[in-house]
Amino acid sequence: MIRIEHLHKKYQANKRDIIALQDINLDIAQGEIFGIIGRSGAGKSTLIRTLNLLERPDDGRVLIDGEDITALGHEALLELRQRVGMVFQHFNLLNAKTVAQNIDWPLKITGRYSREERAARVDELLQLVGLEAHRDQYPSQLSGGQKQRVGIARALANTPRLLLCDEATSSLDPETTASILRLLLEINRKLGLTIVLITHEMEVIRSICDRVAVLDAGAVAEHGKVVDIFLRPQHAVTRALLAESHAWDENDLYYQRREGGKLVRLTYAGELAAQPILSQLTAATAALATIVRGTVSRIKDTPYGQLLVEFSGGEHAVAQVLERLRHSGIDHEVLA
Ligand SMILES: Nc1ncnc2c1ncn2[C@@H]1O[C@H](COP(=O)(O)OP(=O)(O)OP(=O)(O)O)[C@@H](O)[C@H]1O
Repeated sequence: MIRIEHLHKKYQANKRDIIALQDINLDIAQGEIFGIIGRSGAGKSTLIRTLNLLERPDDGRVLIDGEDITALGHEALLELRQRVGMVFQHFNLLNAKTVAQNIDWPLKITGRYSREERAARVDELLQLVGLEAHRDQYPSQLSGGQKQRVGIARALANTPRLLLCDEATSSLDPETTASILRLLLEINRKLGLTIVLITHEMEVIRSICDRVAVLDAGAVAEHGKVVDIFLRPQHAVTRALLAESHAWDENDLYYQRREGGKLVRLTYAGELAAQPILSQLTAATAALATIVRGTVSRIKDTPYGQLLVEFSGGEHAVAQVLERLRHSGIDHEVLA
């Protein structure tokens, strides 16, 4: 649905060039939730803003449904912005207008619908985001999560095919973040809407994204399915972002190394996550398994586990376990 080809962008500040994007190439499929993550200054906002040309690239192309949006004229660009909804970190609501009027606004400015049609659409959207009871309130009377629900309803008003979320949950507490992420997932599934979001939180990527691109200094460090990037990160920036998300930090372990013990990281996903893996590995050997650290959770819909285990119990027993591991189909890495 979206093809990003050789995208470059630089800014000028104090007569110096700041490279914001360098040679970005990505494909985003219809109906997926695609996450873009990176540290502050990595180029996330610049990249997402090129997808509706709030930011114009210096070089390269952005194709949406095969159409090169970087070549669009003024009228066509306005029309594009109706097909591409956007949700902002700080909501950007009109404070002098009610919830219903905020949602109605993008419908009104198209001049395309009757008052009745607009009212019906606003009702539908209020219901979708669960704000029927707040329709006549003003933004100042709403919580952050409710404001963002208005922002989402407004972005969906003109039935876009693509929704861009610019740090949509970064101003919200964890519980509200979770409810907004659930809403985005529901919208994605119910309406088949493609969502591109930027975030600096791995947790956002883990809970709703299908694929992710990790940006570092304006370039794509790595990209792929979230399960693959989470369980087998290749780039130092990805590893650091994962460590900071407290999913697993291997530099901080509390355990007493046993004589001859081997510290092994086991990574498995899908059906294997429901298997008694450690019991199966140590059965019929004299090996002992000590869990040093572990996560058993879900990446979107895929269950996974990642365990740091020390196998001990003598050289022979440990060798036997490692041999079994090699034939098990479980990803593993002997760390020490
Ligand atoms: N209008 C601008 N003028 C000059 N430099 C800019 C401008 N906008 C962004 N930059 C610079 O471009 C680089 C990328 O910025 P961008 O905002 O895209 O990063 P980001 O990953 O979204 O960061 P953050 O998470 O802090 O928002 C940074 O070095 C930033 O300082």
